[in-house]
Amino acid sequence: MACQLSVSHVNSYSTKWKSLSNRRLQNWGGVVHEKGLLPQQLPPWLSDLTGRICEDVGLYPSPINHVLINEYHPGQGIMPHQDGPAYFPVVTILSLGSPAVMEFTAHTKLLESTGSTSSSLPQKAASVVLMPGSLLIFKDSAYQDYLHGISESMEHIVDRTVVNMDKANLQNGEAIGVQSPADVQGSSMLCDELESCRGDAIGVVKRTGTRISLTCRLVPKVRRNLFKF
Ligand SMILES: O=C(O)CCC(=O)C(=O)O
Ligand SMILES: [Fe+2]
Repeated sequence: MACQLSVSHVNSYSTKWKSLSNRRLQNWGGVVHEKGLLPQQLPPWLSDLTGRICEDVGLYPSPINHVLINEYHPGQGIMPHQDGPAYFPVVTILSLGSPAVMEFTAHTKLLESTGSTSSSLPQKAASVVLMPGSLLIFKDSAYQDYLHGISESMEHIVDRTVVNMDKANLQNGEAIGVQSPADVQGSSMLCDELESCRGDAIGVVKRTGTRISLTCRLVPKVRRNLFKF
């Protein structure tokens, strides 16, 4: 899916940014309560995008009605968390700007139900390199049984848990932002070489620039009136 949306376009809505301690965010689509959404129409530049995502992904029963835009400077992240019960359990995340790694870790309720301890089930079950222009989709068990987060560090390790190594575009063990098929092909050889000398780390994502992500979700229950919750 070709994406025309740019970091500078997102930044032009400067009054929408809310600063948190470890990132900034813009909330579009309305206020999410535990019992539903108090809706606000998405602007056309977002609804055009979410409409295309809905169509291409084919997993949402009705149009995406909520978008969170997160901005991370180098060293910033988002702690491991689960998205709330108000959302339909499919998340699509469009990444722009600098790459980063998202880590999925088993939720304690999964560890308990399988009788696993943290030593028998690896803490980090999977990770995904989030390249600019990529769309990450996760759902069902990945949504319900795992936490997702982005570590607050200046370098993100690329190791065997990365599920999209072919997209990481490693060069000299470093993920770089612009992908070309030739680079990706060359990088897999490099991964093998580096692996033997660096233990678990196959490569690294050096966080040199700002990353912006658009988390697109559906809140199935929409409330027109706060008092009817
Ligand atoms: O920035 C990201 O890729 C993740 C954002 C996220 O997990 C969220 O907004 O719930
Ligand atoms: Fe999340």
